[in-house]
Amino acid sequence: MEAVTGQHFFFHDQPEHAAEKDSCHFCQLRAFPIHQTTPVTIVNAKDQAVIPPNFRFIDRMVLGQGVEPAEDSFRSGCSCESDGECQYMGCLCLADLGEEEGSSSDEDEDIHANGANGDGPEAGRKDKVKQKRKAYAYHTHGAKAGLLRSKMLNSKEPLYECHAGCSCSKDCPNRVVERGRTIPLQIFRTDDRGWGVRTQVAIKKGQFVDRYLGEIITSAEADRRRAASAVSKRKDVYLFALDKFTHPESLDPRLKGPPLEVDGEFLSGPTRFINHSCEPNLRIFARVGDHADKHIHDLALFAIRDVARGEELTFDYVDGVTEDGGPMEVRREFLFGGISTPLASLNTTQRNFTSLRPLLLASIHHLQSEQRARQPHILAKSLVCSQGYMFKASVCFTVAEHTEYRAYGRMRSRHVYIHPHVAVSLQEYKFLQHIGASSYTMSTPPSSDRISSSPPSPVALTLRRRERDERRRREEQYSHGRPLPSQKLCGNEECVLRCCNVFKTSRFYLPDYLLGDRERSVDDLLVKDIQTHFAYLAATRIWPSIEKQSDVLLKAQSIEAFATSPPVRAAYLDFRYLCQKNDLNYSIESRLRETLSVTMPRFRSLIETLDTSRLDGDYTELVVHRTLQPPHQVDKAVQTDRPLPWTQEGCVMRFLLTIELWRCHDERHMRQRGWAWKPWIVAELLSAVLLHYWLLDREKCFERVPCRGSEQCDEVWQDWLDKYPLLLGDSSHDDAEDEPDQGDGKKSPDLVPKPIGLIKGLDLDKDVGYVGGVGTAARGPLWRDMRQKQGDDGLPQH
Ligand SMILES: C[S@@+](CC[C@H](N)C(=O)[O-])C[C@H]1O[C@@H](n2cnc3c(N)ncnc32)[C@H](O)[C@@H]1O
Repeated sequence: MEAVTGQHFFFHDQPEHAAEKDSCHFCQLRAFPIHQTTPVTIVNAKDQAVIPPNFRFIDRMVLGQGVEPAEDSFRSGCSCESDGECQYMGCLCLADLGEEEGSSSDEDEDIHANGANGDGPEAGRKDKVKQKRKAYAYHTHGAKAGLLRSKMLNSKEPLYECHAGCSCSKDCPNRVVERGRTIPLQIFRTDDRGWGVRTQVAIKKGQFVDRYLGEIITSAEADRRRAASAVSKRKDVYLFALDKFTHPESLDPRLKGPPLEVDGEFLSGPTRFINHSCEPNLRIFARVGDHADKHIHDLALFAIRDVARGEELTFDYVDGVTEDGGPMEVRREFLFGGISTPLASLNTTQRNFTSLRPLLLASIHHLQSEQRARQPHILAKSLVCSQGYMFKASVCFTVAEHTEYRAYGRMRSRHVYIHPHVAVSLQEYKFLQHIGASSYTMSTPPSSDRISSSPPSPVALTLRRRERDERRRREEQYSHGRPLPSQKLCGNEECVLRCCNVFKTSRFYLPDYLLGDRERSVDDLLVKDIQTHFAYLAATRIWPSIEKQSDVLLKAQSIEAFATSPPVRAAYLDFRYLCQKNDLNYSIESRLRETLSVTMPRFRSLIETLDTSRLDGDYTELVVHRTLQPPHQVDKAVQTDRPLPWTQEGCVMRFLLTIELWRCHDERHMRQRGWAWKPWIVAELLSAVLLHYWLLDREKCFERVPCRGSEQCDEVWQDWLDKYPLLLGDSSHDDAEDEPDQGDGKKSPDLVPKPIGLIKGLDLDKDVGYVGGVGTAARGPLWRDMRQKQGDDGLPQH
């Protein structure tokens, strides 16, 4: 996540960041009233680029020096008696339409449906209306109501609309542009053209998208800016001349020319990021409200064909007009160097790849978001083998690095099927990166995976395989840091209290709901980036003395693994539920912070108590039970316990203790006592985790997924373990040359402690630890082997 985005997410609601908030693009967008219904979001999944800091979002035109709107005495509007009349010739706003433009065409037969058949004055008035010629630019009825008529889509005529000075209401059908954008947009980082804009919903042909906004400046000022701009050719693309009504012989001195220009480079709306295309889906129209303001007319973008959800929006910057009358193609080449490659010039593999990739992407997203049942899903209908025959075997995607990802699919007839579980557990990001890295080929899978020609019985085979897979997965999971089902938070293996069970499988304790991450927050920030950024912030703020970047990253990685682990998610879901059930208002951040500051000292002394009572299992159990169970009041008179409602402090305490017990789970077996962090560090980190979850929740980063069975529960664990697979190998250190070679040419795993001699200034053994149990099992043979190789005998006792 880029620094500015992280700042926005984590800090801009705090009063001390008000000045910074003002220049934050997310906050600027959020401040517009339209954002509630029709948001504009910004995403960058490509690189670290951010919207230029000297750019500011606006939601209306800004008039530059020397640019004046018309004086009130020149203003006028229509005086139509009803909104319906504003469609017809006779409405003052349409008075400037020529004969040709005003005429209705056969596509607009619907207009006469308005006519009345009855008697009386109303019918008479409607008859009068009926005789009028429909002139405005939009469809009136049915599914196309409000869309530009086809005739207009190809026309270069301006759009004349009613406005605030008219007697008609705000619902007048001829106020489409005035009513504003109705389409949520996303500004995104393209592969090769900087930022672009895509639509978040399908757009119909003729639908209004948005206005091009900016500073309206005089022509002299525009020339000055062009000259001042070091890259004046680029400057041109942000400047739009308002020349629709400019004419050297105009009686209006403001329209004689040269025209005013709109500069969208530094102040504008989302449309400023729309790229050029020679085959665009939008067109720009001049739109006039009050006729006295023709010199500062609007630039309104409309769809000229149906646009699918997620499609990039483009318009033709030159729109068929050349200044020098030269051929258009030449000019386009000159502007953009011919960016599109015709499909025909690709070879077959490339063509297949080109069509497969988006389908694959969409399919995996779909499977992940829907958590679909385990039936086969059609992955790509159009994947036809280029050699001309069908594969019966599994489909493999082979990428340049010779990494093979089996899609575990079957190709039947022309369909590739993919097993959703496997699709989900493939690390989508890496997968796509790899696929995107080069081409793919299809090949048969390794022979061991081929189905035997004479299996004993398909049912027996399936059952056996399932059992084997299940066993293998469990074993693997336990060995990678998932707790054993017999482990209870209170330490008593016999304990049956639900609250003492770490989030496990159906046999022991299964939560009704799981807390899943959505892909993106309300602002369209990637939730996985937010998680990573939080871990980095926690590492740098709680351990400011760590200097080496690789140590910070190591620390951040282990914090991220802990903070996103299933038990922490379960604990937060439980916290939320308890607060709601007890009518505790947890929606106010300051209230939560206050509660945390009251609870933290209590929590610290609780950890200290647990630490000293470590050898007294009964006492530990008592303390844990007292904190995790609902509060009670002992009524001595009748010798009973009366349940009390939870307090916010009680809920916070329960959350903190649950995740703390998980953080140091199995410590007795796996760690030395010296591994424990100081209580204040634990309290700081765990409180930060609670605030972090609260913020993610507020920003709609979570979804509550009903848990249908142990399989789903297992998948959640598996996903997490896949994501932090002992944190091996993936060396994100920037000083990788420090990594010791383990003899087999592999780099040392990240979370396996480094040989003491290599660690400068930070005792990773004691400090980083295996937060939340990640990789605890690796402290067995793997850890031991490595330390023994180094001749170090300071091993933790197992
Ligand atoms: C109005 S801006 C569009 C937003 C721009 N992509 C950005 O990142 O700010 C116009 C600039 O975008 C780039 N651009 C727009 N359309 C393009 C295209 N089809 N091919 C290459 N570059 C394009 C050019 O650099 C152009 O100067």
